[in-house]
Amino acid sequence: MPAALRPGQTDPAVIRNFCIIAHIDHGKSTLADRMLHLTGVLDERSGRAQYLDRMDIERERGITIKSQAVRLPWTVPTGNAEGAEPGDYVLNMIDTPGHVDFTYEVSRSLEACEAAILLVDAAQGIEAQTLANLYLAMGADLHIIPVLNKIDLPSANPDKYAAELAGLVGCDVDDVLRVSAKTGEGVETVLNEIVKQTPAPVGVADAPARALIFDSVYDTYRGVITYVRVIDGKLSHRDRIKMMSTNATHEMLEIGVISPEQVKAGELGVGEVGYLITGVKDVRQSRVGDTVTSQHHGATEALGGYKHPNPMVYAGLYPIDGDQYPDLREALEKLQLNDAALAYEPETSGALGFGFRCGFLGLLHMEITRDRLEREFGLDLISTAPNVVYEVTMEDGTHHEVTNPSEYPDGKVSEVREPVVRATILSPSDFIGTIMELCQTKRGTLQGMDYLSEDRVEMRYTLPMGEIVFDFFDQLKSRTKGYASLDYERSGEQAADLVKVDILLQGEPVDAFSAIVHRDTAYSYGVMMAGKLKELIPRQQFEVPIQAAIGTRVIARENIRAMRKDVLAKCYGGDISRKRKLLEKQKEGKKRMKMVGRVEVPQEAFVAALSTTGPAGDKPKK
Ligand SMILES: Nc1nc2c(ncn2[C@@H]2O[C@H](COP(=O)(O)OP(=O)(O)OP(=O)(O)O)[C@@H](O)[C@H]2O)c(=O)[nH]1
Repeated sequence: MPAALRPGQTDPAVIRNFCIIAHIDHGKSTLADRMLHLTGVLDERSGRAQYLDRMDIERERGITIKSQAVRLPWTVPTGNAEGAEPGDYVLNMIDTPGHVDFTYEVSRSLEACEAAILLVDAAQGIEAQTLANLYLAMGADLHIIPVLNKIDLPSANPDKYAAELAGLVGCDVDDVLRVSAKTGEGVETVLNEIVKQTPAPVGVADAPARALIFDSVYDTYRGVITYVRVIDGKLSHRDRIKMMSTNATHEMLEIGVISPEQVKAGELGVGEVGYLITGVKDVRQSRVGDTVTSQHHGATEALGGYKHPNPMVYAGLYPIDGDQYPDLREALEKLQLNDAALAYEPETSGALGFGFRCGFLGLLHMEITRDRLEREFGLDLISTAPNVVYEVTMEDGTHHEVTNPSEYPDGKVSEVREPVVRATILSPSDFIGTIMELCQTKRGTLQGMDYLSEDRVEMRYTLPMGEIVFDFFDQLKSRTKGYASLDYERSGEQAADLVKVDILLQGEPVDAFSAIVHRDTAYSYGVMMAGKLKELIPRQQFEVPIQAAIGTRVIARENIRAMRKDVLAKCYGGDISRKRKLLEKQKEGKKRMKMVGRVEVPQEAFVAALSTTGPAGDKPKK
């Protein structure tokens, strides 16, 4: 490697920092892989597919959760067709997550780059996250390089979508590059265009060091690995470093670049992208968005834009087998090492026993966390229906932040405020009517509508976030035969006529089923839950009323009629041992029953009722 390309000695003039942004499944990881091969960083034969998606769960779901950065040496040949300046370059490719829940991570990754490849599937065209990511990239002042992928597909329509993309980015149709990440066609051109179009990083080499943390992951063997982009000055392996949001200082154990494995270096200079291993114990001490400086002669002003990730969606997680509670706690502790956005605290439910109230960035984040708990830690979990955070003001002027419906304050409420999102829906125009109808039933307000081409439309809505966390996405997909895509971002709060609906068994509220819903849908929620529980709870020796109530007012009621379940009914004659066996078995079964007042409810009834209203019946799809 020429000395001028070594980490720490690289001239910023030959550095190009870029990322690839795309809607899910448009081929970002495949293109990244292809670039690793073309630049020789990864051997064609040794490379397993989707090298950058390291976690098993990412591989299985085929999605990228954590971003990674790879250093690619690239030589632009003389006389290249693209007209890029020939020579040796260092390209830093930063892979970003594509899903709405991880928008903050995407925006941090963007800050570390000067250009973004906007990748669009040539058979599908622009989707909601293409737009969302494009707007983020434009907000970060990045140069946009539009690229159509999958041109090898028979169903590809590159001419149509190139025009769409050019219209969106505001460039000439001929400037839209066309590639197949699968076959490799056109990818070399993209690399040369990156060199040609991306501005070289600018920074003050002799200023105190400032580096932006754009990712932070926990590695079982190496501890926390922090990914940074140096803005000014130099970070050296001899430095003690300081995190500027907390002023905490840490020892620097190692510094280096990823190409494609960790390669140690002495230093990282202006514009360079690499990793740090420090004395940090968990990722919460090394937060994405924070600024790293050196302890001595450190910078005094942090880079802007640091945001603390706040959970947006809460749900209770309970082990189905109560004995697994300590295991669940341990598992959550471990996950939090690698996930600064995951919040949890212990919670007890009369119906479900001991568990945790967990806070997530969104539904996908929740689903992934639950999946990992079950898969990596062998836990069987039940989760309560997800809910958002409500601000409740009482008539006596006190404020409550409600993250759990069962904590909804009693007494006279003067106002309830709920979080609102700005949603962008992209769809073929045939479905405008049905989408509007759906958004209306979810209390949405249309903010605007634009045609991207003759038959594709972008609709912008504000919607209460609480309505989105249930089954909105599923309904949108089914109403549009899977063609619509959705993206949303938090956009303040609004006052709303919300009430808490309790579900009571024989007059006893069952905490796990309490929900905060709009007054207009309270009745249907009550009827649905009462009906469902009637199906699920076995008859008892006495009549059991199931009621749904707002405060003391009952809005729906069902009855489970009395019946004694006589397990001996089929045992004629005097075989006492067989009778005993049956009675024993009944006792066993009763152990798994939960008592709600005098009513015995099998745990499975809770599980079944929650899994059809809650997250399990509402799996976020890609
Ligand atoms: N035919 C064809 N298929 C492709 C091409 N590029 C990617 N694919 C396929 O498209 C699917 C999605 O590709 P990924 O690279 O996983 O997409 P991604 O954008 O990284 O997805 P996320 O990580 O979920 O955001 C995979 O099945 C790829 O094999 C291409 O150029 N041609």
